[in-house]
Amino acid sequence: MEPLLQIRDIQASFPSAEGRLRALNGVSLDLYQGRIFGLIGETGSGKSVLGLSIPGLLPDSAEVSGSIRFKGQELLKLHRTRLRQLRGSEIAFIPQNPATSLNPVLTIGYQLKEAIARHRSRSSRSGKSLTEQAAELLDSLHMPEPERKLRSYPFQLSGGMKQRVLAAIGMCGHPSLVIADEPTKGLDALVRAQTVEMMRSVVRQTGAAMLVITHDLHVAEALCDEIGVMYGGRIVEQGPVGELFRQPKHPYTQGLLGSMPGRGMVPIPGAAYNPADPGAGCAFVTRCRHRRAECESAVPELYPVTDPGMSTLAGTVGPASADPVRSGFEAAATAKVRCFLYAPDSRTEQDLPQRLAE
Ligand SMILES: Nc1ncnc2c1ncn2[C@@H]1O[C@H](COP(=O)(O)OP(=O)(O)OP(=O)(O)O)[C@@H](O)[C@H]1O
Ligand code: NI
Repeated sequence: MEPLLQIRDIQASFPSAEGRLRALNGVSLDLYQGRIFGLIGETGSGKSVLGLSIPGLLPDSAEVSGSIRFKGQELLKLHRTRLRQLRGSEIAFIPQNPATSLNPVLTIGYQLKEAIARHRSRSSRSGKSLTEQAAELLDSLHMPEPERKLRSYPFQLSGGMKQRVLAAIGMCGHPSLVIADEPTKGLDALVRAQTVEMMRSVVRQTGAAMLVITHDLHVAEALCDEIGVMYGGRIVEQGPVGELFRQPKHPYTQGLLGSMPGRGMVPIPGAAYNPADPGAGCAFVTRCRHRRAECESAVPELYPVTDPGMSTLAGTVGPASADPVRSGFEAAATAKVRCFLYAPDSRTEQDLPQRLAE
């Protein structure tokens, strides 16, 4: 399958009093239609900058290089006007804070109908009124009493409902790519679960590709097909969701998952990545228990982990995913890890599994 979006070696930096802040240090990523890709990682790892770079929403001060190809178009070279058109139609960006993204003085119905009207091809085809279409859209996102909600103002809606309104606005243009930054932030457990369900149904109904940025590892596990773990402006591990959560391979991923409630809640010791001083080697080197001399001076590649012996490292092995779509995808994708422990010449070392499980 051809990827819908191909990101290659994206670098992004910002000017600051301390010199350039290196937010992204070479990220490559493929997104496929009908698939949800999750980005996880500590604060400051570059998740939002990556998400914003795709629809061209980084501030002008940002210096961005690399390539972002969407349906054959190079987005980094696209004219502003064309990018804005794409954002309103084929690429939907659901921002971090739904509360501030809706206009407080306009009704939900007004804002949703305005979005539908902007995509006239849809309204002229169906012959339905804008109000009917708006209610249908909310209904398809499992919004209770959709007609009544159209007459409400944003403050009258819960966080989860506002999230659904924003998703509905984003879906008006029939996007083939949806980017959501922290879609469950500040939501209680029930609304969080509803949001996960809503987002999965958006992907099922539209066949869109989705990029989800989240701090909530449980949401990532429940929602995504594939996961990229970011640290220091790079993806340090990438793989099918089940495998990644069952058998985290990168020392950073193991630390990150170990900080989850239910998995020990042990924070990773040491200071997080400093974008003003990225260093010459692996960004995690100062915090890593497995560091070697070479980790200080060179950045490891993303090594595919294909040796079956390599997938029985630390972590308990659970049953394979019961979802046939997911397990099919898992079988197709391979985990990749940016760590010298996984370099081909390290794989011959007999003691590796033991060293990692220490
Ligand atoms: N507009 C900006 N100007 C200057 N620096 C920025 C800007 N946006 C992001 N950065 C810096 O880039 C780095 C990556 O930030 P980013 O917001 O992508 O992190 P994140 O992984 O999304 O973190 P969080 O989980 O807290 O949202 C940080 O060091 C941040 O301070
Ligand atoms: Ni962020």
